[in-house]
Amino acid sequence: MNQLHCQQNADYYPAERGKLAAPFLEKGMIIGVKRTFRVEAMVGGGGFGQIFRAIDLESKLVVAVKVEPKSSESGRIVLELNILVQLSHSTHIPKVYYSGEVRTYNFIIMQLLGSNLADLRKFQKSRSFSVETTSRIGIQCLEGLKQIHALGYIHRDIKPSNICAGIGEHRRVLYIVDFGMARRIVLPDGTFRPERVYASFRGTTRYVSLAAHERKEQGFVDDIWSLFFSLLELVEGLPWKSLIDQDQVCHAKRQMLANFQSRKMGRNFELFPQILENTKRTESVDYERLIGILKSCCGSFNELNDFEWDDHDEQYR
Ligand SMILES: Nc1ncnc2c1ncn2[C@@H]1O[C@H](COP(=O)(O)OP(=O)(O)OP(=O)(O)O)[C@@H](O)[C@H]1O
Repeated sequence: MNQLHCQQNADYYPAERGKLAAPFLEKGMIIGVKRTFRVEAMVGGGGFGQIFRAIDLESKLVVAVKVEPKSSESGRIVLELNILVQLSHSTHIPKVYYSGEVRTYNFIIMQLLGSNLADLRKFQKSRSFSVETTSRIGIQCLEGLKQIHALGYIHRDIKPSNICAGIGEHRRVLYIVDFGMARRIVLPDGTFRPERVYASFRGTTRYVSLAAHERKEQGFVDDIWSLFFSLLELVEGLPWKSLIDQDQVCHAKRQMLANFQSRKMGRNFELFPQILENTKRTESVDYERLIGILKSCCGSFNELNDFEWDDHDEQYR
């Protein structure tokens, strides 16, 4: 795989970044050296990068291209590539096929996925998912996070827009994307990185843990807190959805957790945050117990059933 290039030059910043910037690649453009890909259309974008659909000219495989400008922030995509390669065995992480650079951009070629859960939720008539769907999402994300954590990394930006549905034969599989904010917290010798007295804010206000609000060092459990708030949003909405101010959001989270009850998920789901509250930063999370709780929220379900959005997915691209 080619090495991505890290350029320390602010001149490469476009006026707008990520999905707000003009497209980084044009339709029909050929990228790659040892393997070549033809760019088709933009299918997504975030705060920094843009995602295009492309075709592998030799195998005809349809792939995704994540592109970011070579800028002082390009460490993000280099880190992301590194983590994706290490997680190439994981069911819930997109596969990487190639990486390289074109003009003033770095790119990663990876498995093409479907829509993210934030978009899929908005296309539901009720703007929410059923208890069964939400439980299945939670279980798959816990399995994915367990594999990320086993490598010593935390994601630090788990949220519905960073969870994508698979397509085709993978349509019943969910994938965790965007490792641009990930951090290695366990060193190769198995020890934890020393705790910082003050850790800068990392994550998305709506979904971060209370520890992140308090600028504390994050651990494995903080990813699971973000998953918890994401699941709650997907199934019944969040009380702080229209708040922007970080302190107000933090206050609303505290208030909700002081007497947590879920309208749709039932009594057993109340145990979920209790377990997280009792898990310390350097402790490993009891993934199996949390999976058991989610299973108990929805009775029996068939993992072979299509998700409730399956019929509509293509029209969102
Ligand atoms: N492999 C993929 N296939 C299809 N769509 C994808 C893929 N990866 C990401 N996307 C879509 O693109 C969106 C943005 O991706 P991603 O979060 O990786 O970009 P980003 O620029 O790093 O975001 P941010 O800067 O906000 O962290 C995702 O929400 C998802 O909808």
